[in-house]
Amino acid sequence: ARVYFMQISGQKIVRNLRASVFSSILKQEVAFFDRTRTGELINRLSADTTVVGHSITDNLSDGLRAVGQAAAGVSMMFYVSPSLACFVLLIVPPMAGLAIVYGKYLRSISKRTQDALAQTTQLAEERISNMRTVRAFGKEMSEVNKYTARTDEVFSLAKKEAALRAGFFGVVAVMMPDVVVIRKLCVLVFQTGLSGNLMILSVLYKGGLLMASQHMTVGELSSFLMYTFWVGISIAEGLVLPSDQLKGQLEFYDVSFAYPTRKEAPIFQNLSLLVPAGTIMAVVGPSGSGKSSLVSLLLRLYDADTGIITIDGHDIRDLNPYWLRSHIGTVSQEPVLFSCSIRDNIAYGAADPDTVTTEDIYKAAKVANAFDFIQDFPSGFDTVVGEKGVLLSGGQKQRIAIARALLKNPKILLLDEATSALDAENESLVQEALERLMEGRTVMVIAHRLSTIQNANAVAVLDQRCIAECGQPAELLGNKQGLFRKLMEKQTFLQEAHKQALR
Ligand SMILES: Nc1ncnc2c1ncn2[C@@H]1O[C@H](COP(=O)(O)OP(=O)(O)OP(=O)(O)O)[C@@H](O)[C@H]1O
Repeated sequence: ARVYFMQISGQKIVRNLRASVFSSILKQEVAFFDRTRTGELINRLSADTTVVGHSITDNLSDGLRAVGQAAAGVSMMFYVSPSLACFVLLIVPPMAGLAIVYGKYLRSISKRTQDALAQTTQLAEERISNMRTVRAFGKEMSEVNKYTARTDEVFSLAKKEAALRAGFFGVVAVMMPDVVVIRKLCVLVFQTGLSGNLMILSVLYKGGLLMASQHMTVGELSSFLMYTFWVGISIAEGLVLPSDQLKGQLEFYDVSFAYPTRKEAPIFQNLSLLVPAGTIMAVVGPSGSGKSSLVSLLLRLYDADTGIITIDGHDIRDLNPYWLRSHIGTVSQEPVLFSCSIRDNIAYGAADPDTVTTEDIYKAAKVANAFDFIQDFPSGFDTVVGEKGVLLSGGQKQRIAIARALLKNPKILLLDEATSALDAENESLVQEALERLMEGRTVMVIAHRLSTIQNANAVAVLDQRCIAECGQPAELLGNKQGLFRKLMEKQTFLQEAHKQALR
């Protein structure tokens, strides 16, 4: 029963831990992903959680049994001969000292092993996802060698750990078999300590004590752990929720911002911009002027360093980020599709994809001018689009992304218009779908096409870290010395050149 219940509750904790680590990864700000590689995160999710799992199932279970055995044994010893018992127990302090030193070394080796493993996974992940490049350069053998070199590092650390464990257990076995209790608890504390989850660790520690003293059952401890997760999640989500009646007015007020990784190069300085509800604001500006960064700030992928950004007068930092993003739709230059069916990719836009009906999906696809080409595929809406949608053309991907945004039906829409030229037919289909998508919403569009700019209510020209010009398109075009006019002349010229090149 002990083995069974400890295994089950241990696995349950690991499952919850995995879900919690994954949800915490998904909650990180985007700068975190600029710094941390996918492979490392995957490793943290799979390998590190397994380490914690083993600690719980093996060490806690054995440790508790040992605590029970030792307690019973020590009582019996005192019952039989108190003085002899005291004498024998004199060995405990030096053994505990040894256990602490052992734990310290074990912790450092385990940490290095986890890091080396993370690097190994990272290398594999990166090469596998860029297989085309590896193959095109004929680098298979050298990649295998690199991978093997990393696994060798993991192996040599494992050898060190084996020697350390063998040495310690040898001493323990010779000195005092009952110190197994201390050993098991040390391993548990140091290994779970690796996960850095103090909350869980302290619950395990206290819960373990309560279980040992019969004040708590395994079931109670595991439910308690689950409640701990719940409390953590509710604290995180307990941010302000304004009324759902969003109008959609956007305002940037005196905003300054630099990316956390490049603090020395500010992107915006004292930038102010107002987008009234239900209007279309085209954002234009030279490459690198910060058009996409403006969108990232609105989505709270990053926070402004100073100044405020508001939606209907609410500072977006006071709003629940999930709520905020649930009211904002985005269609980017290179829409990202998942390697699942077209149906699932479109349904992804809905708040609850499981409740979306086929009619909803068809309707969105029709409005997005995507229905016909999807129906022409042999598997229709069940066609799997391949990793990142590689099996579709640029225009098709965009129309699916538009259908996805339509299903979300957001009040605010952030568009990043594609710069890459589509063929004439695709271009007009995408353009028409976008115009339908924009109807009745507040839109901020990073505009590259003249037609989009002309249809906008206002144009904001980004330059030199702030809004250099803002006004109606015709009005700005009239100013011969203006930046907008110059940009447009250049852009029209570039578009002409591109068309000629295509011809
Ligand atoms: N994640 C990031 N970390 C650090 N710097 C970044 C990051 N993303 C963008 N930048 C920098 O911020 C500046 C503005 O970039 P942004 O992508 O917002 O410009 P843009 O006007 O949208 O450019 P484009 O028209 O070429 O797409 C650039 O100098 C860019 O190098």
